[in-house]
Amino acid sequence: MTEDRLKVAVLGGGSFGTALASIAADNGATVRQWLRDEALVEKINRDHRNSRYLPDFDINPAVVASSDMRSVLDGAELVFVAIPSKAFRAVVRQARPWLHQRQILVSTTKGIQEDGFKLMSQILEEETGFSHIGVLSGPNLAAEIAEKQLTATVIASDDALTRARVQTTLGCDYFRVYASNDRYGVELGGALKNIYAIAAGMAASLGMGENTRSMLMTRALAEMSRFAVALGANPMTFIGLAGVGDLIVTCSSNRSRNYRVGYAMGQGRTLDEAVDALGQVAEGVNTVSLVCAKARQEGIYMPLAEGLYQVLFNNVPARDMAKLLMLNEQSSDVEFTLSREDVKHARRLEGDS
Ligand SMILES: NC(=O)C1=CN([C@@H]2O[C@H](COP(=O)(O)OP(=O)(O)OC[C@H]3O[C@@H](n4cnc5c(N)ncnc54)[C@H](OP(=O)(O)O)[C@@H]3O)[C@@H](O)[C@H]2O)C=CC1
Ligand SMILES: O=C(CO)COP(=O)(O)O
Repeated sequence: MTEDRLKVAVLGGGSFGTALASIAADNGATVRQWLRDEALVEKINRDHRNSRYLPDFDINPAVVASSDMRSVLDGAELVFVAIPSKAFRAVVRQARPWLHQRQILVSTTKGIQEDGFKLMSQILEEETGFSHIGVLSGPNLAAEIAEKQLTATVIASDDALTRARVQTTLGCDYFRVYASNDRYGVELGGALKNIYAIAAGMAASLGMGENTRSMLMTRALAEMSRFAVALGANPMTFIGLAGVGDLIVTCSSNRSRNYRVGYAMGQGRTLDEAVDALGQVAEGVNTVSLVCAKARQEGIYMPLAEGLYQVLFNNVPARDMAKLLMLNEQSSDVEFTLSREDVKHARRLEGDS
């Protein structure tokens, strides 16, 4: 019986990796989880709890943790990589000797590598050359998944087998897996929304109201999709779970680590203090620098990201930056129906009349 079970490997012992490992085990897969922390490995295998990242959550006892990469990957047909972006490539390289091209490799990481502006699935592709590669992304706070709150996610891949296998492995009565073939757009959506979650946390702690939050999220969506489309993504992806869906949850919840960094800074903490107090990765801090640099290079208008960058790295007070943003030229609501150029042109005509 056990011989027929799908073998799943999860690389990473953080909150999301742990939640996914447990779902796959609930669905009957044989699941092994790799983490480097030996003490935590022992605790997971003994207590079926991840005391560091998800302390209140009972992990399915069938999940076996290990710090031995080889044994975790041995025979695995589906591999989820849930490692922060800064360490992602190094861990994939460590895994490479035990990966083979029939395997399905799926990134769950919402970040960007500085060198070459690479997304995580591009790193999977570069390091392995495999064809079954996908990205899992969506409004997926790990703590809520652990509580079995009704949740939906997206598996994005141009490979139909990857999409179908992930839907079967993770789909259950509280976790729905929708499919997309816009891997780049889905992955970019997950990385970009972290920027605006920091800004939303800041706005909340500065006492800004619901109108402000709504403006921030909607203009963030315009900015994210403008950036992604300029880089080749499909704009329609941003009306889906991995675009507006993830933006809503991460900009609304103090369970989001990015939101919490912004909230702490709005309360007067420095960036370093906010990140240290979090003790986990907030990918948006790194992403905002990379995205602003790329936007400047490509000539993409990103006032919110640029404003946040000034607050995080150039000591501009958040409240002053918000006021400055309100003084920007008023432009188009939905650029896919009325272009920014048309609005500018109309203003020139008005000036001439
Ligand atoms: N948490 C969430 O709600 C969600 C997270 N994600 C994304 O998934 C990714 C992973 O998330 P999550 O599980 O929450 O991450 P966590 O920050 O909770 O954990 C990261 C894991 O990666 C390990 N790790 C970090 N650096 C290294 C390294 N150099 N070598 C080996 N292992 C390393 C950590 O090990 P150690 O403890 O030893 O440092 C830990 O096991 C994130 O980048 C995030 O964007 C996506 C959806 C939801
Ligand atoms: O991506 C997430 C929810 O979808 C998690 O966000 P944080 O990394 O900000 O915790």
